[in-house]
Amino acid sequence: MGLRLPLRRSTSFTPDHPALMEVPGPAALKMEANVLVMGADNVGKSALTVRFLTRRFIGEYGDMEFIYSHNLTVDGREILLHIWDVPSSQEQAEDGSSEEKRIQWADSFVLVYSICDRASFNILPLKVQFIKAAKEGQCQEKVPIVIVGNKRDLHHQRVVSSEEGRLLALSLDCGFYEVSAAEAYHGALMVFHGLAKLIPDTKLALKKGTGIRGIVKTMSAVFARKRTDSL
Ligand SMILES: Nc1nc2c(ncn2[C@@H]2O[C@H](COP(=O)(O)OP(=O)(O)OP(=O)(O)O)[C@@H](O)[C@H]2O)c(=O)[nH]1
Repeated sequence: MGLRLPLRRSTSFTPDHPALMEVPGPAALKMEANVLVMGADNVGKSALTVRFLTRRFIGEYGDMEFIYSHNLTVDGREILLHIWDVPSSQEQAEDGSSEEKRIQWADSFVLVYSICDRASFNILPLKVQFIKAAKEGQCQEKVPIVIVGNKRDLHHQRVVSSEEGRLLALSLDCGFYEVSAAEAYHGALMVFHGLAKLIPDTKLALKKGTGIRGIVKTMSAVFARKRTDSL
């Protein structure tokens, strides 16, 4: 079965946090990277993504699936991020092979859990293992992954401590952030900025020149290989 490519949206962006205001010099490199946002249902994957893209929290996000394209300047590198936010209803309706294909498409990963939902935290080690296994052999470099504990504003409902989150991320060799997509834009910005910093130049350079055509090409390659395998 094929993987449905979601709609695509572009956004423009100018960081306003002083630490993030970097003026790219004339030699700034223009690069691209694919980001997959993953996690259990209801943890705030869409809220975090939309907060980063639009600075807004709109409360309810429905089940629409998009790949958003968004420019970010990090360490003098201008990076066009293609961010794929997959609703959990979509994931549940698929077989595991679709998730694997999305992982192949992605260069970097945001794994979200809710600090109020222990089960959403407990699934993370397996997810990270699955990603690392799927990406192994493709490159020697470490896979860029950040773990994000969301809903930090809900103190009274907290069941996963900050320390547990930090320790898990450390043990899995991932970045770590605790944020509230509902309360602030800055946390969401730090998540995607931090992830972009983890993506090595070599990986970005390889993606140079890929946009929607590159995504379609990647998908076609995956499916062509699959069809050949099954002959
Ligand atoms: N209090 C609080 N609520 C949040 C936060 N982030 C998201 N929510 C709420 O949590 C619910 C789920 O948010 P979504 O962004 O749709 O979560 P999702 O992980 O994309 O959900 P799926 O569609 O199940 O994949 C919504 O009611 C949001 O308003 C947060 O930081 N704090």
